[in-house]
Amino acid sequence: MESMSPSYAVCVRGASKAYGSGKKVLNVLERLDMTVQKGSIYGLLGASGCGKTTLLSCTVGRRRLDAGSVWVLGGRPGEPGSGVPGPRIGYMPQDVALVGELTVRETLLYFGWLFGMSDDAIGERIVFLQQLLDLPPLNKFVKLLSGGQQRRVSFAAALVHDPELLILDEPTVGLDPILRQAIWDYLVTITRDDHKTVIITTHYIEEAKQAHTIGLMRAGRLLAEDSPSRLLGRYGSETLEEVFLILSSNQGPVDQGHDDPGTVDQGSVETLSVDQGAGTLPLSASSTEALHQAHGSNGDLNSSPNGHDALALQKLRANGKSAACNGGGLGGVHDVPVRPSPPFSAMFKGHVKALLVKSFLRILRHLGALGFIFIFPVLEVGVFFTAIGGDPQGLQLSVVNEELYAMNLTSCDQYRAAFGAPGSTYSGGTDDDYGQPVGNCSVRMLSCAFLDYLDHNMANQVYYKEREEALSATKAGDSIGVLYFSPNFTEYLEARRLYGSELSEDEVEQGEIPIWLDMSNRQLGTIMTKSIVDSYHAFSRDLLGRCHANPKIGEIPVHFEDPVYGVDNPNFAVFAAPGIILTMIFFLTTGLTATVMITERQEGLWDRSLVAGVTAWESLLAHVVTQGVLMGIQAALALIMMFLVFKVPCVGYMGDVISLTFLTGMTGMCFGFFVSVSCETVTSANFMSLGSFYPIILLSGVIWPIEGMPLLLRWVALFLPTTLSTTSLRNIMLRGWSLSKPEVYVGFLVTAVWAAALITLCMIILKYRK
Ligand SMILES: Nc1ncnc2c1ncn2[C@@H]1O[C@H](COP(=O)(O)OP(=O)(O)OP(=O)(O)O)[C@@H](O)[C@H]1O
Repeated sequence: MESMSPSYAVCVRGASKAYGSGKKVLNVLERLDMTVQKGSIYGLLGASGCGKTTLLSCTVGRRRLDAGSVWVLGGRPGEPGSGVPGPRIGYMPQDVALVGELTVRETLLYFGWLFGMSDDAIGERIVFLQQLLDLPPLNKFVKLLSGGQQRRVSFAAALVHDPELLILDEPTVGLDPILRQAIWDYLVTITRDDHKTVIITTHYIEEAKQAHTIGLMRAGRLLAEDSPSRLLGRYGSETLEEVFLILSSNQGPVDQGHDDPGTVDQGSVETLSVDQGAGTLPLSASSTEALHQAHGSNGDLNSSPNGHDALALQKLRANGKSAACNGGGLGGVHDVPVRPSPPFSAMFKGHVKALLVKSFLRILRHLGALGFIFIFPVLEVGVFFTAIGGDPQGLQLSVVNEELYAMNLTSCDQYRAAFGAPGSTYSGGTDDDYGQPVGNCSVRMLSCAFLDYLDHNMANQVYYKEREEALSATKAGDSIGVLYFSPNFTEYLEARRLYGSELSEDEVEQGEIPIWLDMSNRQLGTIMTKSIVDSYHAFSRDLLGRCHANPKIGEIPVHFEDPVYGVDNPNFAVFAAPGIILTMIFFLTTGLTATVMITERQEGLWDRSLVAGVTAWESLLAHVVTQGVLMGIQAALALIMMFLVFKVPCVGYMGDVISLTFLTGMTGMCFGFFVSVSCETVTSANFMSLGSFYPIILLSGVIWPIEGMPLLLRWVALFLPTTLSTTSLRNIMLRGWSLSKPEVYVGFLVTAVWAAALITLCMIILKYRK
């Protein structure tokens, strides 16, 4: 089996990597070889965009090569037991990759815990790093630090566990020259005295003279890899910059046919490389001890002997084969004893502790997020139950009452003032032995009597002289409808009772109340219709009762007994409440989690934590716990509002209501995680979660029963995460059914299956996503 020479810290062979596909493919690394000796500083130099960061991220195991191989500290990154990712390496990415809401001390504790360190050990390192890097005050929040201060903290985070291999992507950017020199001095010291290895990229080419080896990179390849002194000597140059220019012109132009510098004209490439395969590797001859001797104990690389004779210049091998990583003849290698990693359980505890503390502090210190978490459920439930389900008020109903006009009156008030209360009066005796009335029943102005029964809060009655005029007001939107009474309304309504079938069509019609309603607003029109019909029944019952007649004869012969479940005249809000509470919790938690991982990825914290050895599982677990607690608070607030403040009725077991609500919240959270791991940007995550909002709401039976949907859509609706749970919750709340009924437990089951499926999908995506 292929292995790596123990004298190498990092060995890259034939590395190729491209981004994109088809015409937009971008070749960033092209059969690149790189060898980093243990106990040395390796300066990786190259123009912006030449692929340095890509190479480093493949080295730390965050990206996969398309071809070629990488060995790090004797193993392949990501392989079990390699320790990479993990505490053996310290990685400082190009971006600051810290949590703005943590203080400097908390940041270093976070990374220390990730590496399995004790609080005492971290404390000691903090004191040391404070002096080395002139860290800002430890209790200052990272987001309040300057760019340079943040970079120092980021650097300290990579150093906190004193790793064997440091991979630093432009650590000195934005730092003053004195601090830069202090950092380089420190790197020289740890490589010399502690036999640590450092790979560093920098844009300050000249500062890289202090490295033991320089890798000059261009267009995805290493143009040269040697000690700075030898490079300068060979090209008779004063500066590394000059060497780079000479090598670049030797390499030839970057292929202009490609839109980036990462692709080169293959025909003109000429690469300097170290012949490791033949065992004549000058770097191996200069084992790490020799390296340090050659550079002087003070790390001054310019004092090394000119060894350019030893360097093999060779054409890039036409067959593309690269030297092996186990290049022989490496006698005298000073190998560093590997510090044992803390046991798995300690690492796991450290990871979970760090991730949980970070996530909780982040949320607690984010006032906007806290407001979102605590105010929204209260606000949304409050708004829903206050706004929905109430009867409309303040409408206008047009009345054309010819009965009044025939008496030269313009309103019922005028009639009342002149003739007393309208309606019926019974006089002239008691009922006979069979219960039949024997007296007289006189009726007066029944139109006004009926109008009194209408809900005056719901609609103001406005009198119009002409029917056309009243209709115009309704057409103009000023009125919800028109009620018309004929001049002989009272007479013919009474005649209906007394003479029934003997009346002509015209006489029957004169005893009717024609109504023209504006049904453009379905809810208003329907509520008005029901209100008028209910008012008529009440009027008719009263009228007949007063006349000692059976009040039922005035009603249609269909009688609704007390409902089997629910109440007479149910409130829409009560019908919608189960669906509303579940979809609300579902989407509140989706919103809470949908961007959480994207933000971490964009900040670089995700990558950095994974390089520190955190697994995607651990990260997801910590998020599930943190977000789960928040979701719990949201669900509790929503339920308190619904049942204690708005007194929504629930005849079933409250424990089932609470568990189903929490389960739905968990599913919403899992959906949020799914969005978070499958979308690249916050914008696309927002589109995805908002885009799913309407289909789920519309099809879950909250607004319209699914029985009213086409069959195919009904099936789709049944598989959505909140449809069956809504039915289930309605069955618990309004029917009082328990979990033993399939109509209840299926809702729980489907919701749980959704949660499990979504979290599994997240794990699969996280496993394969690089
Ligand atoms: N995820 C990605 N998808 C597509 N292209 C990418 C991606 N990451 C990097 N690139 C492109 O790959 C090329 C190399 O990028 P890389 O970050 O490795 O360069 P670099 O040498 O580190 O640059 P700099 O010194 O400016 O940091 C650039 O053209 C960059 O735009």
